[in-house]
Amino acid sequence: MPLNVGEITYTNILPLYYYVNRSKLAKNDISFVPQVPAHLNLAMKTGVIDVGAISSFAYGQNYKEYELFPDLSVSSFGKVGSIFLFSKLPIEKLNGASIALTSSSATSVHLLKIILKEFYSINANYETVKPELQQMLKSNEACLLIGDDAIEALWNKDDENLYMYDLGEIWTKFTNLPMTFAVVAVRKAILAKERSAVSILFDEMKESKELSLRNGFLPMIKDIKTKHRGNYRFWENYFAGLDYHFQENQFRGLQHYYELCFKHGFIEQVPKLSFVNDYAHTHSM
Ligand SMILES: C=C(O[C@@H]1C=C(C(=O)O)C=C[C@H]1O)C(=O)O
Repeated sequence: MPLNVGEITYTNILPLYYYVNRSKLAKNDISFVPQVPAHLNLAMKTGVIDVGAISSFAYGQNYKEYELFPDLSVSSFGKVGSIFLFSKLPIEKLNGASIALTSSSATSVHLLKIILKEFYSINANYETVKPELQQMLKSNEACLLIGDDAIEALWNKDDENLYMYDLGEIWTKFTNLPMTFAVVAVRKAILAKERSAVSILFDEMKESKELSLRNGFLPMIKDIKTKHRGNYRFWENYFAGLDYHFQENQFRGLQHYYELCFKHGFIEQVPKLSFVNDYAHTHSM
């Protein structure tokens, strides 16, 4: 049976995918589906994809159906560098304002709602739209962008008077915890049937992360620069602010996020983090 792997089309996830041996995986009938997180979250839920990086919020919604790959995530402690609220007003003044949310995200849109309500006691009106800064700000006081859309907006915004807030920075300021934006999950139903293919994929992703960290992301950045603006220093800085591990302190941050998602009615239960059997101990199946 083929194994369909979701691949988030943002630069932030690249270290987990950049070095996977795609021809080796193709021989094992493993193929990739590149898409934005919101699309992959849904594809995973409906079984169009079987495994891959998804929004950590989506794991919280469907955790009973999924298992996590250990020690892989997209997290940050403080600034994340690509999840921004762009606002015509200071954040404290957003009560009653209308805010446009990117249709590509799940974790960050709920994180924004939590930050505003829980930390600033702000009630706002939200609408979900395509991630285009100028368009979003036409009829809204503020907008949330993530991933490469947020980085592009950072470079292209012509309004110097916009306030900009990094959600990772605000989260850590108020909680002193890291935030985990993406996790790597597999559908339990496929795990039962495709254990060895899933295991091959996990080893490749783990290896990709380790190699990326070992070489300081440099060959990858050279490649990124052919597609995006930004000099070496910009991208080195960006990756230095991201954390690809998923360990005790990330668990605490994510657990707190889930508790607040539950408190605000975004999820029905506070999920347990459940890892693919044995991986956490042996890293093999
Ligand atoms: C760090 C980021 O994390 C992303 C944010 C996500 C979300 O908000 O649902 C999902 C996957 C992550 O890759 C980013 O997009 O900048």
